[in-house]
Amino acid sequence: MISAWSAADVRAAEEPLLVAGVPLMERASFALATVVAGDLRARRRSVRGAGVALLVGAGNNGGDALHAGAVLAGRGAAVTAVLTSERFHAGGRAALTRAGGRVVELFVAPDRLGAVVRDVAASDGVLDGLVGIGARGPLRGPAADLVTALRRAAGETGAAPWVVAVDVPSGIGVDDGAVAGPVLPADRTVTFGCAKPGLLLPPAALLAGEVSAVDLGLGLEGAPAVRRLEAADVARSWPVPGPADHKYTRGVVGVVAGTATYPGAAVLTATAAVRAGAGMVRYRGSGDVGRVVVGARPEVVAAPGRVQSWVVGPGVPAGPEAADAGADDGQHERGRAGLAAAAGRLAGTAGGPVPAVVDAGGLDLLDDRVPPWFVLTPHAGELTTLLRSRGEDVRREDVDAEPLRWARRAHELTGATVLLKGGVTVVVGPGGAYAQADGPGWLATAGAGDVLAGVLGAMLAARSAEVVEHPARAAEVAAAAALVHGRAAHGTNPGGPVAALDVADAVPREIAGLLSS
Ligand SMILES: NC(=O)C1=CN([C@@H]2O[C@H](COP(=O)(O)OP(=O)(O)OC[C@H]3O[C@@H](n4cnc5c(N)ncnc54)[C@H](OP(=O)(O)O)[C@@H]3O)[C@@H](O)[C@H]2O)[C@@H](O)CC1
Ligand SMILES: Nc1ncnc2c1ncn2[C@@H]1O[C@H](COP(=O)(O)OP(=O)(O)O)[C@@H](O)[C@H]1O
Ligand SMILES: [K+]
Repeated sequence: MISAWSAADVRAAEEPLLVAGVPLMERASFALATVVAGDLRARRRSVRGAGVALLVGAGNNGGDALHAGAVLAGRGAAVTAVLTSERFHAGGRAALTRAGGRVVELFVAPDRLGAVVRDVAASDGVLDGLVGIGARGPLRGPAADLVTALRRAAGETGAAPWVVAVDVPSGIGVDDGAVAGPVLPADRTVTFGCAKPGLLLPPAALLAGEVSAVDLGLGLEGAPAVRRLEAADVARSWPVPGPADHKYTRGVVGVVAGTATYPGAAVLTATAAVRAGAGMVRYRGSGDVGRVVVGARPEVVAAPGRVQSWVVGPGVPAGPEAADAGADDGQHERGRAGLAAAAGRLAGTAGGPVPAVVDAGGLDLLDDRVPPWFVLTPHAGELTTLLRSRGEDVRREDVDAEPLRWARRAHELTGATVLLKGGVTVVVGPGGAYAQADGPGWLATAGAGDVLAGVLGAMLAARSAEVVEHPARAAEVAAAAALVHGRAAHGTNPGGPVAALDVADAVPREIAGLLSS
């Protein structure tokens, strides 16, 4: 698991170490230099003779860059520091000049910006130390001008140098992942002590490149702000069936999905639930669609009975489309019944409440407040509609700009666990926040969300009682489903296009791979 703590938590954890005289910056900058030296060797065989540019801001982040530059200069690199502020880390500057590095004071000669940009763009490696966890707002002043000019130059020439971000790409929202101003996209981020939320959260996460963390021995306490599950975490908690298990202990998934117009969604959802190891999949939607589903997946049972998780809504129309008489094939009524059962409110239902996945048209069927073992799975457009229906003045662009904030708002407003789909999938529930980036861009294809709903339905059914008793676990299960789904997409056709049904079909192999590694 990758755990990210807020800037304030990191500062609080650094404090006692600094008081005790632990040389944190020395450790951080030496580790940074080691990573950069490795990159330079991999890219041009040798550190000696490499041109390295340091972009240096006013604080300790610039200090890290200067000290790392001094180490690299000591190993024979030609290092130039570009100072963007009259304030800079004096010890770092002195170390760099002692080691033979050069310093350009851009802040006293802004007219040199063009020449500086040409030099930086031509270097073998750039260390972005303009600002780190001390950032307040988007980059401003000479730092902003420099990054804007570098981005423009890269756009014009198509050639961009190798960029290593120091702690974080300068100017990202460290705690919320926002990108409100110019940011130099990094090929790699070397982050100190622990990951920061903005390195996991979109849109900033997309500018961080590969993230390597340097352990500084920070005694971070309490819950991290954001987590990312890794394969080993999902494998560790997978409910592998044993000799005493039978189909009902493994979990029955009740599916209300698809319509005569969109029967494919029901097939995809049911197939994915079967493929993800459900003990049984019960199709509980309209009869016409049920026949299509059973035709495609003979394992599916289209009859009433016990259910340990519900999946309601894939391929069921929402909004104005659903208002057309009969357009929903009666699925809304069946979906409402499923959700009432999941909430434990359906008279005569044996077994009490169970988890539910609520997708697409199912999102229209929610009561004002729902239990936290309901996992809503909107994409950004659907989340916007949900929020607006509950009085929030929000646009799709706002959700794209701050997905964590708006997923959290939807959790607060509904009580549900919210999984916001996208290139990075963000999950928020009573158990905290997760950000998963497991799937290739090729996964953005029709029906992929239906597959995710089925996988998640099966995973919740297998842990039905546990999730209802400890709803904080719903977010972790949802994040695990996103991981399995994304990795299955990679496995389907590495490096090329994927089809939704193929992703579902790749799920069993993906799970076996997780469990055997
Ligand atoms: N604590 C430690 O020992 C360790 C810390 N470590 C390192 O220190 C970093 C944190 O250092 P930090 O606290 O000095 O803050 P930092 O991120 O350099 O920025 C603050 C400066 O930037 C400026 N500035 C602010 N916003 C700005 C903007 N939008 N645009 C432009 N400028 C802006 C602001 O200037 P001002 O607003 O005052 O003009 C202020 O002077 C951390 O990320 C890690 O790299 C590691 O070495 C491990 C040990
Ligand atoms: N750029 C991307 N990279 C990786 N995965 C993506 C990307 N865009 C979307 N996805 C994933 O693809 C799926 C799309 O789901 P959704 O939008 O509901 O499509 P549909 O309704 O057609 O099934 C989600 O799991 C989402 O996380
Ligand atoms: K930085």
